[in-house]
Amino acid sequence: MLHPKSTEIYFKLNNGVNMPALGLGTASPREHMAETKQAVKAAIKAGYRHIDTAWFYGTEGYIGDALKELLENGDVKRSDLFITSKVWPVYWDDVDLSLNESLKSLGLDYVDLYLQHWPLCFQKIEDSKDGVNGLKGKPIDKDGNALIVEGADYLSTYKQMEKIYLDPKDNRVRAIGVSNYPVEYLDRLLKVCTVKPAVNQVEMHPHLPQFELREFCELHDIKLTAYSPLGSSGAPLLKLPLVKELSEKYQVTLNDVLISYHIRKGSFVIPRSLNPVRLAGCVNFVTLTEGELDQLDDIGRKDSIRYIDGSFAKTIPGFTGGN
Ligand SMILES: NC(=O)C1=CN([C@@H]2O[C@H](COP(=O)(O)OP(=O)(O)OC[C@H]3O[C@@H](n4cnc5c(N)ncnc54)[C@H](OP(=O)(O)O)[C@@H]3O)[C@@H](O)[C@H]2O)C=CC1
Ligand SMILES: O=C1O[C@H](CO)[C@@H](O)[C@@H]1O
Repeated sequence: MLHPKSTEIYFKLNNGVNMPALGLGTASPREHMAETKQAVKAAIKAGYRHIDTAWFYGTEGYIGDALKELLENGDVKRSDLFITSKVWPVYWDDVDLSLNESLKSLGLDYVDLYLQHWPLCFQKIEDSKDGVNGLKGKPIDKDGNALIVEGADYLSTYKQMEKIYLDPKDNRVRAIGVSNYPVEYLDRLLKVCTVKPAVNQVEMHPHLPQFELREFCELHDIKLTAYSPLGSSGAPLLKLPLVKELSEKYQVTLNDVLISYHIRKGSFVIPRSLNPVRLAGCVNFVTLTEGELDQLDDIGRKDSIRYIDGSFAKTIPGFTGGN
């Protein structure tokens, strides 16, 4: 069966920038971070043009190494690539510094999309052993509660991003957005922002279809990007019987079904894999029917599961578990 390529589908952001629907996730496990370089090269070879990363992942240097080789060899042009990075909550008050660190590691002079990673303001706790650039990435107390800076406002991070985006002399970001913003937080942001976020990157998959957030974002012309589309490490969602049934019907991989589910709904999707065979095996797009999308959504209607960070993010409404 011949299928269109997911790698060739683009959606336009609310500022007119075109963004590839399928991107490579790069939150690689610490012990495998160095493999991110070959994964990026394999992904580009397989047709991907969009790479999702973040200061927090510690993989920007490896991505930078891969991009350097690809660009120098003429395998791809910078203008054909779409690179997303994010500012982590320990740098809630210094977006400029975080962005510069990311650009330096990536070896780039701009990113295509820059996101506020979480609407949180973390305390800066030194951790030279396990930290990211010497800072504890997820500062929590003994009960697992995030160590938040008293009185700090997560909107101040977005305001710094706006300033960078709006400065005509500053070309470091082509679009800005947010991540892990529930409806209440977006609503608050929209009341005060000058630049509407182009994207909200959130966990989304058949066990977490994000109905309310999708409706709100569609209404306000904010695109959703689905993270952890396979259910994160171990890829548990590949075991869903309906996903198997659809992969057999359309003669595509299980990954293709879970990826097409988002693209078919008009969302970006950023699955991760360090395996070149798997990377090449998830670029076929299938036009799932409305009925099939609804059946997949039904999984989350009946049994809502959140795989990522419910614990440290429990101060944010909607992050207390699967909903
Ligand atoms: N904004 C945010 O707060 C967040 C953003 N993200 C972004 O989203 C990306 C994707 O989410 P992530 O949580 O990483 O996980 P995914 O849901 O993409 O799942 C990744 C896991 O699936 C495995 N996998 C892929 N294909 C198969 C297969 N066919 N069979 C078996 N295992 C498979 C991969 O292993 P292998 O490498 O061996 O193929 C990897 O362990 C991240 O990498 C990051 O870029 C993620 C979390 C939070
Ligand atoms: O983006 C992210 O990736 C990590 C690990 O999945 C998560 O904590 C963070 O939000």
